[in-house]
Amino acid sequence: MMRIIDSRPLLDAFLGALRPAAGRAAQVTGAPPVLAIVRAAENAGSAAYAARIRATAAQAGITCHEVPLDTRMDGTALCAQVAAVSATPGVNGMIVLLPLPAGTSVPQVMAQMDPDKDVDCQQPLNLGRVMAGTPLYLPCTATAAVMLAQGMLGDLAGVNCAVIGASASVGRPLALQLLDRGATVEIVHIRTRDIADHARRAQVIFAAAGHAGLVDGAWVSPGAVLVDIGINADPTGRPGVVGDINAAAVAQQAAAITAVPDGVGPMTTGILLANTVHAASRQAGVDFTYPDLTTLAAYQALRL
Ligand SMILES: Nc1nc(=O)c2c([nH]1)NC[C@@H]1CN(c3ccc(C(=O)N[C@@H](CCC(=O)O)C(=O)O)cc3)C=[N+]21
Repeated sequence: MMRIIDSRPLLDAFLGALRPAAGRAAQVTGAPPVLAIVRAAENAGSAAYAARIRATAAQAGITCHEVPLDTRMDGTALCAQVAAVSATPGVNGMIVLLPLPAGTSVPQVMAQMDPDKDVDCQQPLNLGRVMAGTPLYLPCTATAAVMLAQGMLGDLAGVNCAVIGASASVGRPLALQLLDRGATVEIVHIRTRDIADHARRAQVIFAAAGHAGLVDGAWVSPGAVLVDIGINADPTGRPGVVGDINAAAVAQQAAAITAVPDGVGPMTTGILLANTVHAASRQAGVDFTYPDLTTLAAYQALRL
């Protein structure tokens, strides 16, 4: 029987462990940590994420400011907006949600952020720190995916992992985070010949292609662990989001799969909020360490 992993109990425990740290920063600055959200295009995934962040921030003792959505901005206007939000006193951390409007340069927009406020880890200096194996802020989605895989398997050293998707925001930082934990990583992508053949050789498949139901039964070997990172609009038009893995089609082979919703998504929000507390603490000169997952019962309960 394939186990379906629901991360919500882990998120609750994680935020509970984070809250005292948010309180310590607030004690020094006189206000809770502030996270600013910038969104410049309509998109199911980014709308879902903005809603999740808004709904979760208070639980961690964080104030959330959403910059009003303006879909008419060109690259120049968006760069100016991002720079202005970054320069706003009192904003400790910020996230610029993807996708950006067609024709705007993602690296150029992300470069407008002060690296100390880039809690989504997209600014070039922060991406470079991830590349070097010395991240300042944890790349949110990648770290969430690795945490769930590590919770299920314990240790990723020497484990064969396939990362499906090579984006700068997820696939690449994910591959590096896995490498840092000693995994053997293959990145497969839209130009890969016979993706199914590569995927079948993996003990853990991380699906981050942004394509609803892409991974089916023929891609999965018996006992494989599946981490579904996709957040897609339901192609049948039903409300809500669906992942990159066709869960019904893999149920006979896989040992476990992370749920969509309620899998990687909630923990992604948790890491973003933890990075925000980290940012506020740094800026206030207060010590900060990320909550230790291994002590949490909800983390231990993930183990297969
Ligand atoms: N700069 C940037 N960084 C991102 O990390 C980023 C982004 N842009 N653009 C959009 C995607 C998408 N994304 C989600 C994360 C969590 C949920 C989430 O928690 N979803 C709930 C369900 C929400 C619902 O059902 O509406 C869940 O999975 O349980 C959703 C979407 C982050 N993204």
